[in-house]
Amino acid sequence: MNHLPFLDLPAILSAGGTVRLPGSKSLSNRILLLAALAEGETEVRDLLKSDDTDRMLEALAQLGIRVTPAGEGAITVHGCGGKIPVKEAQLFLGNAGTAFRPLTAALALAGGAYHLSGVPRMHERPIGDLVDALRHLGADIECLANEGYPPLQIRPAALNATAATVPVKGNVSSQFLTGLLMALPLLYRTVTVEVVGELISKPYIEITLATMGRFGVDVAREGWQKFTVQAGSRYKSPGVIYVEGDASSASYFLGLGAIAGGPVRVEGVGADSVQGDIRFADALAAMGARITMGPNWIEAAPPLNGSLKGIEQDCLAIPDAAMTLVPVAVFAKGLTKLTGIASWRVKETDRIDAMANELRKLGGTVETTADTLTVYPPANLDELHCAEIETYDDHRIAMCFSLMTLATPLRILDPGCTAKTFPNYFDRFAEVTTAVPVIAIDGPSASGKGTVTQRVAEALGWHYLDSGALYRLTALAARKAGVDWNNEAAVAHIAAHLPVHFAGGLTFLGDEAVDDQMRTEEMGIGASTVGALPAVREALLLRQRAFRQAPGLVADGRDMGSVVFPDATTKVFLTASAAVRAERRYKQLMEKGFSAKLQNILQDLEDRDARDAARSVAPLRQEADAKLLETSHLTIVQAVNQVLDWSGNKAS
Ligand SMILES: Nc1ncnc2c1ncn2[C@@H]1O[C@H](COP(=O)(O)OP(=O)(O)OP(=O)(O)O)[C@@H](O)[C@H]1O
Ligand SMILES: Nc1ccn([C@H]2C[C@H](O)[C@@H](COP(=O)(O)O)O2)c(=O)n1
Repeated sequence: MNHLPFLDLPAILSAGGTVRLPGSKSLSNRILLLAALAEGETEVRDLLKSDDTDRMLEALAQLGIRVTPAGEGAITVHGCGGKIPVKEAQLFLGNAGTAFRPLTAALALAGGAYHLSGVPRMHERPIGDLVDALRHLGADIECLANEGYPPLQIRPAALNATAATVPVKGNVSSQFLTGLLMALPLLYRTVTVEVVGELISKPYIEITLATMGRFGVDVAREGWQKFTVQAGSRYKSPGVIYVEGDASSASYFLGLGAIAGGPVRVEGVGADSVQGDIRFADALAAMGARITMGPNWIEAAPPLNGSLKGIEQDCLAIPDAAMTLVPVAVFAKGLTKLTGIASWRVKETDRIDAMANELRKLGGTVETTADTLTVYPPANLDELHCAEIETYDDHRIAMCFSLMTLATPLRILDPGCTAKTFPNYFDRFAEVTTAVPVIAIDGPSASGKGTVTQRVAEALGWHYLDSGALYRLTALAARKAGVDWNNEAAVAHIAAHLPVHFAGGLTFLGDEAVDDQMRTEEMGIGASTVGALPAVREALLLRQRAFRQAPGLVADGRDMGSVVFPDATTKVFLTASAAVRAERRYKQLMEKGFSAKLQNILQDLEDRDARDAARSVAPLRQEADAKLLETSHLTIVQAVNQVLDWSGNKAS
């Protein structure tokens, strides 16, 4: 599992390949609960291993349900035949709605005393409609903090033996109806559930009915209004059951295939799927993507001619996968309006606000209402820029924003939140995407890095990063603010908020062009001093990575290949003898009209290199995977050609 505070994603050039999907969360937790309630042993194969399924498995273990390994990652659930063995338990269910809602219903009818709680966000997610329905059946449930919300205390109750019907509202979460239906066979009598008002997310009810059917309970239904569970319905193990791949998780890779060259194929769900979220593929097709499907796979590619087009999409049936339409819409022509998404506001976070806020951080234009979200794609993708993406402990926000790397590099905060449904998501993402290439050129002062880097970038038509300039600017800004170069916290704050921009070949700090001021030997020493402070390096990291834009980047510094771009496609350690470097710097200064003493220059650069090499973080050194380019006896052109040759790229 990924416990990093952040993950920096490089911009990508394209995507293509095949992804084997993890098991469906919705199916996994339904199957676990029904296998637990069933008579007999159920071998569950391809179960999703994630936070939400872990919460369900932990709860079942506490309730006395035995689960044993069955080889090759499968498990055997030893069903209790409807008689939950443990009659008193305190269950912590994290933020797993697919565990909390169905367990509430099953335990309310099980005749025990159970305390159910979750993370703070779970306690803000409504459950009142389900509690009301269960109380109608005679269940004793107390909402311990706020009426209608977890945490809950369930107590043994004399269940109402006469209630033949039970009303439940369906417009906030379909999980209330799911929970109720799955629990009803525990009553051993005929009960009809009547849905009050509109039922959202109907395809999830299809999953519930199909899964109950696999465990031997057929629900008679009249449209989407009435569902009857007959007396004598009992769950029986189907023996072995396979969990389909997760159709919501498929949406990220299908979206990627539609915007980034493709084709991208997902395996584990396909035309035969019981999951409604495969209808996300229809929305992509409506945008012009080329979608093909087999029984167990789906493939997406961009339109053959032209680009995707914006659509108006009712998302009531695909609430989770529909989030992926937000990043996809950024790459379409014309606006995309998503409707019927009020339920987003009561999910892991308020997903309407979260998606809008984070897209705006990247420079996107979004409008929202209580139940809609409209994306206005930029006229030019260059309008989008690198930013830190807040993920709100919501796996889907993290996964959705990975698609934005087709426009810009970005930082995902708390990337480990994908563990809720897709623990290795970012590894799979990296496997099917091609990151913008980087040539990293590191080396000591005055070795010629800047000159060579700039010329290689010009030859290839790639972007250029002079990372030393950012350290020099930090030292200069600190000096202007009267901050001591060794004051780590204050200098790091300055580095994090540098008002720098580059225009017309000049470097601006605020409104002032500062090229001459920052290129002095004094600012070289200042840069080397502030560069030894870990917090300063941390503060400048994303700013440097933001330069990694299509079609490629050539970056010079001291730690380009080791820290900033460890996955650089070519790494060069460019150097020359100290005497040659001192002479080069001397000539450079003379040409600019500065006076200097060769001996002093030699001393300064030896001191600076020693400091850069001795520091504890990102020291100057040749990394094992970097090629050595000794330029003492090379011309600039020879050095440039050698780098181009090593990179395997031809000058454009
Ligand atoms: N192979 C070379 N032969 C001769 N002169 C060179 C060569 N490479 C660079 N130079 C010259 O050396 C001087 C210093 O080069 P440059 O400023 O690119 O070095 P640098 O490594 O980026 O320095 P710093 O780390 O201090 O920024 C420049 O005037 C450049 O033209
Ligand atoms: N990636 C980098 C780039 C620069 N620095 C520090 C150390 C250098 O002595 C100083 C100035 O760099 P220059 O402009 O001469 O390339 O900045 C660093 O620590 N890491």
